[in-house]
Amino acid sequence: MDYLKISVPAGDKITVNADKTLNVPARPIIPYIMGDGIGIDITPVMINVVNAAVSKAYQDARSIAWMEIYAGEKATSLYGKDTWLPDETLTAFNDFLIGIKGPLTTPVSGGIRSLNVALRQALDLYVCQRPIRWFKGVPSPVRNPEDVDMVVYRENSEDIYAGIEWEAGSDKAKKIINFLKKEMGVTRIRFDENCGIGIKPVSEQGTKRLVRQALRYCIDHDRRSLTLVHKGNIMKFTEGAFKTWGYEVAQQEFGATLWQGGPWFSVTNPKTQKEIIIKDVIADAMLQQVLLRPSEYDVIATLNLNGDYLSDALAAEVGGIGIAPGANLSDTVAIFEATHGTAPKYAGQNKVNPGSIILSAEMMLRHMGWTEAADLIIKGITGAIAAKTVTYDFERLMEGAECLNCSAFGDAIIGHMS
Ligand SMILES: NC(=O)C1=CN([C@@H]2O[C@H](COP(=O)(O)OP(=O)(O)OC[C@H]3O[C@@H](n4cnc5c(N)ncnc54)[C@H](OP(=O)(O)O)[C@@H]3O)[C@@H](O)[C@H]2O)C=CC1
Ligand SMILES: O=C(O)CCC(=O)C(=O)O
Ligand SMILES: [Mg+2]
Repeated sequence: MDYLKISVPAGDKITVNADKTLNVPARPIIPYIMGDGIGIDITPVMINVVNAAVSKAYQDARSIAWMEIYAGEKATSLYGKDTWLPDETLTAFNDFLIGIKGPLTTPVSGGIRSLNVALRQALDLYVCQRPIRWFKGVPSPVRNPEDVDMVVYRENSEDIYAGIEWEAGSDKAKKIINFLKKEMGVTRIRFDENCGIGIKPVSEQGTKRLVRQALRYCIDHDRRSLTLVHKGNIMKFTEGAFKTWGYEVAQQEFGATLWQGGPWFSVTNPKTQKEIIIKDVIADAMLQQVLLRPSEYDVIATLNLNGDYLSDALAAEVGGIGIAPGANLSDTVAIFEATHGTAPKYAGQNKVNPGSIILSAEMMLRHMGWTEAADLIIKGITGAIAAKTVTYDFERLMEGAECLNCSAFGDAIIGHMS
């Protein structure tokens, strides 16, 4: 494939077998997006840390050929002012299968509502996987932060997050409101003259494929429970249906049966013979549950917007979004990403915590099967935090810590790999 602006480095493609397992060469080409705002601070630090971990784990036997691809503001300067997400960026992710990205600014104008959402939808990255774990020494507002060990499976392609909405007063909004009133018998739109309208699509297929992956994760990683989080008491045919379809997939595809007479279910993990409990909690209650009783929650499957809120709230329990990693997954393509945004007020200051994108890269290495390098990253971060050498976000909450800048924190992580 000839690209317009992307230079393909010397290296090899990762490929996928029919059974979805990966063939990872010794020098895989990994596409990355630098990201807007603080992307220029954190992404180079992530690359340094990953290179150090790979080199320490495998010496010359393995290395990564990093290939920069473009989205966001950098894309507009290279491809033209309205090109926020070039086609060849999507092609590159499809071609090379595994990539990583920094945060992207949502364009203030133009047809794209959010570049992140557009990317997820274009590549059908329907799982947003966000693990939340605590590193010893990290400041936390909860009494026993070591109990916070959860993995959020957020549906990534549907819900109100799909961005189907019309501005108040626009012809289209008026048309929809008229249709709802005249054709659908809707009488409960308050202030219908001046009302924006949003649509919340939630499908059986979309729900089931997400919950299926979450349950597979529980089985493969010996997890104790799966909690379906929804607001189904109010939004019965979207959030409520998510719960119903979630339990259905557990029963129909995993053989789940009622647990202790119901209403929850359980399934025996075929790998460990242990019981996995499948339960559900209403979204608002869940936000207090995870603060007060975090040990009762493990893997969580939820809709797109709930997952967005819940993953940042959980991140706050383990140090904040500066250290919360994530992955966007389809059946073949995996894009790892910092879960925070572009934090424009800090852009270019070499100040912020690069932990989120570094831990996203750690997930990427594990996904590739390079577990020794991934383990070294965990060792490095654990060591740097234990030594109280941290970035401003942790330092301001820790007693007696030394405040490092973004790149120095990366160096501290590398230093603690030994
Ligand atoms: N996946 C993505 O690409 C995402 C993109 N966005 C986009 O980012 C832009 C800005 O969004 P905004 O709502 O301000 O959210 P941000 O996540 O960019 O920043 C909010 C606050 O979180 C803290 N923070 C964020 N990143 C770090 C870090 N690496 N280290 C330490 N602290 C950090 C800072 O807190 P403090 O001020 O306390 O230091 C910061 O002011 C928007 O355009 C939004 O659409 C948002 C979320 C995800
Ligand atoms: O796309 C955006 O601008 C925000 C996305 C976001 O907050 C998230 O995915 O967590
Ligand atoms: Mg978010």
